[in-house]
Amino acid sequence: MSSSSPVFPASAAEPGRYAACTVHAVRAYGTGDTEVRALDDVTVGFPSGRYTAVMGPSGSGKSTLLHCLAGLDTLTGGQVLLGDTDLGTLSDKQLTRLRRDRIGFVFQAFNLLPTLTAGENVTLPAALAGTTLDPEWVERVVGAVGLGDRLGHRPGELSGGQQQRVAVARALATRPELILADEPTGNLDSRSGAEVLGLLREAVDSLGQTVLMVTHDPVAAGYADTVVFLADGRIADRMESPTPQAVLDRMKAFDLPKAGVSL
Ligand SMILES: Nc1ncnc2c1ncn2[C@@H]1O[C@H](COP(=O)(O)OP(=O)(O)OP(=O)(O)O)[C@@H](O)[C@H]1O
Repeated sequence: MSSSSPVFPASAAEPGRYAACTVHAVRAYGTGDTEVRALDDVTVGFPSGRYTAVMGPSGSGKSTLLHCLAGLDTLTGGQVLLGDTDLGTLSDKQLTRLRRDRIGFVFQAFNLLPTLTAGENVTLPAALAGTTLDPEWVERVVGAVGLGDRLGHRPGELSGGQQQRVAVARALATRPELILADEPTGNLDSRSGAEVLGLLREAVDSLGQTVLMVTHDPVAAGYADTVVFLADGRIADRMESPTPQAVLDRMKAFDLPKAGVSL
């Protein structure tokens, strides 16, 4: 079911092998008795051109890991590398540029701009980066997430699920090398969710992009090449070629109510 080693052999000495990796990453919140180690010595690599799901009980550090990989949160110790770029060496301005040019985000808060239409929200990152979008790809992305007839609407005129689809289309439109997704199907019905997951799969298979997705859903994790399990801020396990049933069985070893898995 799972490999013998719970930790990837990630190392700063292996540039290029991983789209992103952490090396002995620690993220502590608070001090003294109230200190919480959201990440507690996490060394993990996310190979280029692969789809990895991150799972684990609530509070295990999944979102913190994603935020630190994106440079949206800062480590207390250790390193985060994107390709061979050590995020700890970058200025705020350089971090902003790296996020804009190399990462696509699909987070729970959709972060859409309310005054722009759905279509404008999708193309905004490219406009900001000064890059030209491939119209065929954008059309495919927009069609695949089922937004075709909603492009002229503003986010406030869209349902939560529709807003999430805009966020997914926005993340894919520029074909960034790394897509970070936090519960990308959380607000979608199962059919739309399957479309979004299939689209992320296609981004990996057809375009060689790297997807890293936090999810509580074993079915969603079944789309990934690898599942990494976090528990108490540490890498607890990993699984290659996951099936929803195998993932569910593994999750049963964790605290089910906290893991948000309903049986
Ligand atoms: N800004 C913060 N200040 C203090 N503690 C925090 C902060 N952010 C996260 N934590 C704590 O760090 C731990 C990990 O949180 P995190 O949100 O990464 O978990 P998660 O696995 O994503 O949880 P969930 O599945 O519920 O979203 C938790 O104990 C949380 O309370």
